[in-house]
Amino acid sequence: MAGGVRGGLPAGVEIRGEFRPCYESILTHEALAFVAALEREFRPRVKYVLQCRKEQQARFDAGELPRFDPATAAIRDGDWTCAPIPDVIADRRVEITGPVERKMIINALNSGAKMFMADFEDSLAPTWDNIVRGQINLRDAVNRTITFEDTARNKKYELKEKTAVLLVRPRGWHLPEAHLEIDGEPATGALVDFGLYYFHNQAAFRAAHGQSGPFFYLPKMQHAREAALWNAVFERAQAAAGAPRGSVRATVLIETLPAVFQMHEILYALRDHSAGLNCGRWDYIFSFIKTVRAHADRLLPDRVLVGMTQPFLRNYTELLIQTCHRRGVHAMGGMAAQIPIRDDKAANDKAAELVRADKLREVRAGHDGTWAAHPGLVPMVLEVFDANMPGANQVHVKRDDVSVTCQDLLQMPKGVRTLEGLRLNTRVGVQYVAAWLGGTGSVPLYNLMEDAATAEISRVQNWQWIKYGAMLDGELVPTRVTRDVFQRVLAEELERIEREVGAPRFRAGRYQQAAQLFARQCLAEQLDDFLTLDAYRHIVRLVPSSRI
Ligand SMILES: CC(=O)SCCNC(=O)CCNC(=O)[C@H](O)C(C)(C)COP(=O)(O)OP(=O)(O)OC[C@H]1O[C@@H](n2cnc3c(N)ncnc32)[C@H](O)[C@@H]1OP(=O)(O)O
Ligand SMILES: O=CC(=O)O
Ligand SMILES: [Mg+2]
Repeated sequence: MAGGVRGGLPAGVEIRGEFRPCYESILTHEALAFVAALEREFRPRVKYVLQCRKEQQARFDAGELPRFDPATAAIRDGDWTCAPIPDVIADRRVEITGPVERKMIINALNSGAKMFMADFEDSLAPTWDNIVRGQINLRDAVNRTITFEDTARNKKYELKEKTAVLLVRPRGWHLPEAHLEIDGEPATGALVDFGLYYFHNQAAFRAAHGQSGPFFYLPKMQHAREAALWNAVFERAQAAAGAPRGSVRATVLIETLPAVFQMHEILYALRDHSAGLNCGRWDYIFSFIKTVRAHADRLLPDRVLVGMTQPFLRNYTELLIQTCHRRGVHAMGGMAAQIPIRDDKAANDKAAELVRADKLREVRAGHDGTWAAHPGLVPMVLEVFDANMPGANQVHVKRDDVSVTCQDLLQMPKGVRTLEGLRLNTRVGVQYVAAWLGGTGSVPLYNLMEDAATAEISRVQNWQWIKYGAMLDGELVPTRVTRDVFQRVLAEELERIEREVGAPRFRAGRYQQAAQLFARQCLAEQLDDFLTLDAYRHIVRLVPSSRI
């Protein structure tokens, strides 16, 4: 029902999701008109970049491997830099991340981290309610009026005086927003997230941050043409809002294999709006498998063995640092998956040590900052960066020693493939999808943070092993991963999940549905591009539309 849109719906706009009274201040006539204008102008380009992805993948499937594009050598070799970094984000040594959930936003802003990346992406299940409430929460955060009351625990939340600076990550180009139609077609999720946030907050944000911002993180891009599209969106939004050109700044996640060959080009496309690049390691591993899916000789080892010291990942991070520093912008590190473990000091110390080692590696390599998954980790990560990065950043560390070739980026990680790896992928994948279908996009599982990117690794790795009949190491009799082996593992792991979570929670949860969805994806003849695209159909809730 759209009965609550103040000023009525703009022509051609339909709200197909439920309209709750609290949505009124976000889904206004003017805000929807702003989003519709972006959608009308950029929808053809969004479709074009997605079509280009398909064509590029078809070439990889035909045997090509990703490489640096000879046509853009002049950009890679040229002597140019991005626009100077605004003071307010010069020092971003620790960035906490989390979904746009009200209590978590307050906790993250209060965490002591320099920045907070509020996420509509990997860590959010994009139900209509999560999306619109996320916008309400961010608006209240920008205006510093956000509060939360946990009545069950009699606990009140409000902002401290000094808080982290907000960065917002909209959805990737591939995800539609089915609950909002523009001219009869679902809107582009990325433009809805960006458009609503920018419309409601740009002025207040800039007023509070020396006329800089708002700041964004841009996910899952594969090519500089996608960055050029974002750049055009920024130009258009700034002009429409009367905001200074270049006030918006965005950090691009280099989290697909094709994108690592396009880093200079991506920065060049966004050079007036860039705040650097980030090593999105989890999606990068997922994308590595996805990109080489037709190459039977490129099977990855167990997911737990694909760590940041594997040469292909080390090479990617070092090349990213060199690229960013050459162009005068930040090279941000990524997310260690370990989170604090309550009630087990030894395990907690071990997890903290793994995070510390990861952050130490990052700061010593030249990263200007990094991500933390949990407020409990922020002090330790700060300490590591404080001890090793005396200035606000280390953009001056040029890393001219780094020399990385195509082959270095495509080097296969080493390690075993085990039945336990298949089991863990399955157990984690099913539980994650069950949570996602229930509206939660990041969860603690077996003491690790799991989100859409980590779950994707589990899915595509299972698919790859089944598709090519991977031989498992360490079995008494030679064991190949077949469809039957996977089905047996799935049944056993579902039983184990039921034992672990208990029968009542298992029955009330969406585990069976998740298992079906996950299995369909692992067993598909052709690999699906995204787990969440398939799963999205199960969280869409359309209501009869009524135009005002
Ligand atoms: C691949 C990528 O894209 S990585 C980036 C995307 N992923 C993320 O951002 C994940 C962020 N982290 C999280 O979502 C959470 O830490 C989880 C789900 C992994 C674990 O959360 P929980 O089980 O709630 O952890 P836990 O019970 O220890 O939380 C303790 C407190 O810290 C808060 N908290 C935990 N993580 C965060 C966070 N990232 N931001 C803000 N607050 C947080 C909890 O809300 C809770 O608050 P309370 O004590 O006031 O109730
Ligand atoms: O978004 C981050 C990632 O690692 O994926
Ligand atoms: Mg990601």
